[in-house]
Amino acid sequence: MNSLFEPIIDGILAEGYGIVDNFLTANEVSALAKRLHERREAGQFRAAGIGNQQRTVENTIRGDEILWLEEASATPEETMFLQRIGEFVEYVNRTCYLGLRDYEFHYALYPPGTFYKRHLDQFRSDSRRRLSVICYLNTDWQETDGGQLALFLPESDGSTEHELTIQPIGGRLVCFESGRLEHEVRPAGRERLSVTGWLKTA
Ligand SMILES: O=C(O)CCC(=O)C(=O)O
Ligand SMILES: [Fe+2]
Repeated sequence: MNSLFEPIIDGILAEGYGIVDNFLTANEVSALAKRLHERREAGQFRAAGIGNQQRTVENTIRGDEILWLEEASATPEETMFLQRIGEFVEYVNRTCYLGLRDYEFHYALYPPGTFYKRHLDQFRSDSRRRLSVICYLNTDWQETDGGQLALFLPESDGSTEHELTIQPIGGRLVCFESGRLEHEVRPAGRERLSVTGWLKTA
């Protein structure tokens, strides 16, 4: 596992973000995607809100539907995912002393045409979110499907920024500092699936 975790951390330390492919195998991706669809068909998903106090649904800002993962009701593939994240958290704490204590993850489904406008993941009133983690569950994603994640990376002198666009390829994991990197999800032409979460301090 360290061979997966190390490049993520190296990337975060050097540039504020890390990307690794095959964090999940193709089989794990399809098992989680299948479970996501079953849970959505069972009516467990909700339109995502914005803000953490008065949560409001605002589909001009974000159009995804989400379901939080709960350890107690997790299926085997969900438990496997959360365990792998737990190992990653241990690795981060050993190598970077971020003092991570907790994590929270939700499934996200973006119906065709939906997006998430440019934002920062840290709530003003909750700075415990240190690292944002997104793991994609899309099979055969093509560039023409859209749905890229754009990261807005400041130049080191702070004068300008450049954009990095990332394809939401199944099994790929993206991790970045929640309080620092603004980002957005571009509209996708087909359903776009992921598990998204935050590694938090106490
Ligand atoms: O799905 C993605 O690529 C990013 C999602 C995101 O920014 C969020 O849920 O806060
Ligand atoms: Fe975000």
